[in-house]
Amino acid sequence: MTQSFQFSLLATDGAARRGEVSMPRGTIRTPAFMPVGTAGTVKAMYMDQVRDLGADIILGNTYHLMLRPGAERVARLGGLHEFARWPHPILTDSGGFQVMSLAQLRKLSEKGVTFKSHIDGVVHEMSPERSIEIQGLLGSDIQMQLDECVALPAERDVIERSMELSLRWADRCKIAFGDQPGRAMFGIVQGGDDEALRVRSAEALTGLDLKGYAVGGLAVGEPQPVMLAMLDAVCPALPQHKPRYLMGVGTPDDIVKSVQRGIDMFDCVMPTRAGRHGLAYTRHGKINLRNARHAEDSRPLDAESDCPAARDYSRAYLHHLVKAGEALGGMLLTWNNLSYYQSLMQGLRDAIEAGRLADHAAALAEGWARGDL
Ligand SMILES: O=c1[nH]cnc2cc3nc(NCCN4CCOCC4)[nH]c3cc12
Repeated sequence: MTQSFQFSLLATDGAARRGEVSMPRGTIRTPAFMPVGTAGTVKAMYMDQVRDLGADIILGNTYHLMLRPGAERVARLGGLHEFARWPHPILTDSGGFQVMSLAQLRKLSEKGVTFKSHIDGVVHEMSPERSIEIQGLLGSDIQMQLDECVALPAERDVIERSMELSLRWADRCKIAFGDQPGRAMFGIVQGGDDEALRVRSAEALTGLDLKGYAVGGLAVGEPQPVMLAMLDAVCPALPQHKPRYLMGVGTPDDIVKSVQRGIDMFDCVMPTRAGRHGLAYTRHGKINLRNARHAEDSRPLDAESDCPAARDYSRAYLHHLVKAGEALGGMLLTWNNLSYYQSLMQGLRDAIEAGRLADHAAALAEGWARGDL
């Protein structure tokens, strides 16, 4: 068990990387998908199930946890790992993105962000320093800098000023983070859809010599080719021997294409949120169990899956649960979806090790396109 934070590059296939992040609480096999555990729970799942599916790390949302139950309270109760009974690594985002997408009456300045809680209307001020303090109180293993995710489309000078603010905040977060052995603080590359600004952001953050680098400001509605073009610009500008984390991504297709461009870590609410809304991710593509065509289909989602939710329940039963609004519907589909996402990641890790990622990606896309026979 290591007391430090180490990223090892084990294999490459083109720009894709197979690696490992070793931390005191465990090792993260990359490429990795991080299930989103917003308020200290991966919705509709037991933590043991999340672990059994192969997740090495989960994500916690600073914004939600600081508002309820409160960072100091979580610290008094032993920290988020103890509180939520997840002893493995946890990455927390900084809260800035949720403030701008969830909070009421928010104001952003050089100092930080001020906002009213969407829960009880209480006004909160979050500076880069306070965000890092909160993430430390939660006991987070990988802490994210406070940043600004500029909404696209935007004028170049707006994107540039926003990117430069995030760089100044990265510096303040690095100072606030200090020296926390075994933990890491990641910077976040911004720059909107402008390749030159993206490269400037990546190079400036590299100069801070951080433990890892996230790519933010994407998966905010831009077309996939725009997102991929930004990765083509950013990844070569980031250090080879540090992990790269693409925030908020994505669909299975997004993940495969981003791994091929050099991304190591992902998080997305898609598999869990979609599961609660009746949508199943499978190797034959997406299946919407709300659709009446499943009402008498006795087949399981995937008879060859080793996940009971995919293998042991008929689509007719899942359709019934979803239509009836039964809790078990969301539970089974979330279980299926996270199982599919983790098996997708395992397949990518194996393919990179074997040097056959291009063929594996083509086979995956063919399965999704063939659809559900
Ligand atoms: O720049 C960012 N900084 C800090 N956190 C982020 C989180 C982010 N999450 C997304 N996209 C999430 C897209 N989801 C896809 C599924 O449906 C809900 C939205 N983009 C993101 C950008 C940032």
